[in-house]
Amino acid sequence: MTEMTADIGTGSVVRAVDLHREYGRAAAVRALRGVSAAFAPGTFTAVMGPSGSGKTTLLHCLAGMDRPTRGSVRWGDAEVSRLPERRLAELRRSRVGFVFQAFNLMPAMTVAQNVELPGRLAGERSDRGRVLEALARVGLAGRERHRPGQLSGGQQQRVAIARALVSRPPVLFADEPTGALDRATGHEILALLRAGVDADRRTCVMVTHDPVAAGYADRVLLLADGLVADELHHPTAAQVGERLSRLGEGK
Ligand SMILES: Nc1ncnc2c1ncn2[C@@H]1O[C@H](COP(=O)(O)OP(=O)(O)OP(=O)(O)O)[C@@H](O)[C@H]1O
Repeated sequence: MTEMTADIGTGSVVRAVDLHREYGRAAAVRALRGVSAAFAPGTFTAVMGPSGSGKTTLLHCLAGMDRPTRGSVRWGDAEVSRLPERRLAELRRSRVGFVFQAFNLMPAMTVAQNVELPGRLAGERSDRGRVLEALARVGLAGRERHRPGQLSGGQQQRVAIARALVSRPPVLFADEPTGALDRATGHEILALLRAGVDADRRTCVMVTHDPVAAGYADRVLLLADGLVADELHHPTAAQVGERLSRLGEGK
């Protein structure tokens, strides 16, 4: 397999160059083995590949939640992979949002409190107007006093998206955001992510196993064995499925 370099552009909001991430004693697991990729403003990228190919590790390194063993991650002009933890945490708040498959909401808190939580943890004064606006943008106006347990899975994921976007970061990372949802609800979430890219020029990077979900993206990066194995632009679900099965993840 030839190593490919995904579109290293200037003017990108996020850029990774030659990322390596090894885990364990004597670097026993080589999760990333030299990934380079650039993410332009207002684009939606799906990251796909067989289980264990390094998708989540790449997303965590790009989002400043994990540090590469070697290589660099830049957010605009800022080199983030070697920033001190405190500075990185500050920058992460304003530059990136993250959405998880399992929503990761606090069940005892209201919807509004969940959305406010990252800001509070960062010592910021709460801005009720911003919280309500973020909830309205994900279609949850009027739900701010509910608890997560009173909402459907799709609504809970909308709360998580509002929480990720309340600080208005230019980049949203999502790790299998529809993995815990039925297909129809998953499509609503994907349409919401797509709308944020198109209307607000946000950059979205999403890990998914689902070729239909990848059809919402402008580009698909296919990882295999810790490397970018292929890159597809505006592919159909059928094309994505076919490439995946060639990489060993048949659908
Ligand atoms: N904290 C860790 N410690 C040790 N090994 C890890 C750690 N995190 C990931 N790995 C290993 O790194 C490799 C890549 O894992 P990663 O979770 O990035 O893959 P993935 O493509 O997201 O997989 P999946 O589709 O199954 O979620 C795997 O071999 C995994 O076991």
